Amino acid sequence: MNVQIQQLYTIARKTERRIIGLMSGTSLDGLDVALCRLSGSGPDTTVLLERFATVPYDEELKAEIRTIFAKREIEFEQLCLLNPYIGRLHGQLILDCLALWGLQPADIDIIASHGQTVYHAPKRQHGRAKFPNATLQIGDGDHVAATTGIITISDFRQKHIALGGEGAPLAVYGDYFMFSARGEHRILLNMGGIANFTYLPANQDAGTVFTTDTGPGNTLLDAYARRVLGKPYDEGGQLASRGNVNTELLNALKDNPFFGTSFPKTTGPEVFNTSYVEKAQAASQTTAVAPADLMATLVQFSADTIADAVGQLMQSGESYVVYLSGGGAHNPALTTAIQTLLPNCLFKRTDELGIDGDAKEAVLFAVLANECLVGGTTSFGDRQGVPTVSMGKISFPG
Ligand SMILES: Nc1ncnc2c1ncn2[C@@H]1O[C@H](COP(=O)(O)OP(=O)(O)OP(=O)(O)O)[C@@H](O)[C@H]1O
Ligand SMILES: CC(=O)N[C@H]1[C@@H]2OC[C@@H](O2)[C@@H](O)[C@@H]1O[C@H](C)C(=O)O
Repeated sequence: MNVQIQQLYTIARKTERRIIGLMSGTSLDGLDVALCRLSGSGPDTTVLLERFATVPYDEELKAEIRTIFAKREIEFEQLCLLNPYIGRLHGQLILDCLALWGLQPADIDIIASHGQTVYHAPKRQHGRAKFPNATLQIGDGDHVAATTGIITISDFRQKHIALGGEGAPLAVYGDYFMFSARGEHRILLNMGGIANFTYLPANQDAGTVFTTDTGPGNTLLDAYARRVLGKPYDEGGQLASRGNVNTELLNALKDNPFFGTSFPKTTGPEVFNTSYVEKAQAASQTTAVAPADLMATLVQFSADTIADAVGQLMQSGESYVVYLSGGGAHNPALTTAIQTLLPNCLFKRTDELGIDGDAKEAVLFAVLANECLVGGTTSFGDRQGVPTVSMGKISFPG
């Protein structure tokens, strides 16, 4: 037997595994590195988040990625070069984290690497009948494995698509395994560049667990923070809180078929970008709107579309607890607007469930890698968006 297969087999038979989950999301702020200790699988999974770091991307790297990010037309060579480059870079950033934490690569069983999404194209969005749902993450796992010497599981989204999903949101699996609780209807609301949520019913029925993207989270706020403030984001929602919502622009922003489409659905910065806002401004004759008012309106746009989506699943007479995660949870302008729109929900953070909200998506990939090794059997019923599936591709270091 190939010695690396033997090693994988040994890891799969352990009662507890140390897995590093990686996420680099649509905000391009950096690489989230979550060192987790996992045991069990499926609903019996237990996760201890041992260490967490966000390694910021420098401006040069962000600029390199932006040349191909969420664009219909790109320089193909740049895509080809960035694929191994990001894999090696992520590998090196893990080695840096391990050194900082006083650990060796040999202390880690598996790396779970999401990679960098560069394009997301669900069928509803690309509209080309003969083509399926599609998504592309780069930073190939072979390079992560070879750089670190650690077996790497990566490219989780393709199997989800192969079995009928849109390749996202995958959070539903981790949310159900880690956070489902009898007696409490839970909504796990993650606000990254794009916002999504998982609904976990109080009866813990996997067949009615529910997940969807809702539309923009921070992506438009960040785009205008860069443009207006020259900063990566509107710290603490300060600019937004000085402005007033422009109703004409808000209505124009909401005028998109995505919001009327039934759940589950996914989207990305391919749709929600500065030209989307500029078109809405032109349509509503609000091109002269002041920067603070524009920011306030974009916050309200995210909040309204998030609250509207969450509100659609809530049944009257039932109570729901919303657990916030992702960078948007640090923006009081956004969180206050959402809480105002959902007055009957109790709001908490996933930190209260033992997982740092900034680490949650990276932890998710550690959970998915664990499922790839020892789980993959939990049935979520025969439903769109949550196939029963074991995801990820295995890369050996040598
Ligand atoms: N203090 C803060 N004030 C305002 N916004 C903040 C703050 N901290 C983080 N953010 C927002 O959170 C963003 C990063 O969020 P996160 O890392 O969850 O996104 P992501 O994982 O890249 O996105 P996605 O989940 O869509 O892939 C920042 O770009 C910024 O918009
Ligand atoms: C294609 C892609 O990378 N989608 C991301 C993105 O960021 C948030 C939202 O859009 C979500 O659907 C997804 O990531 C999380 C981790 C998910 O799959 O649950």
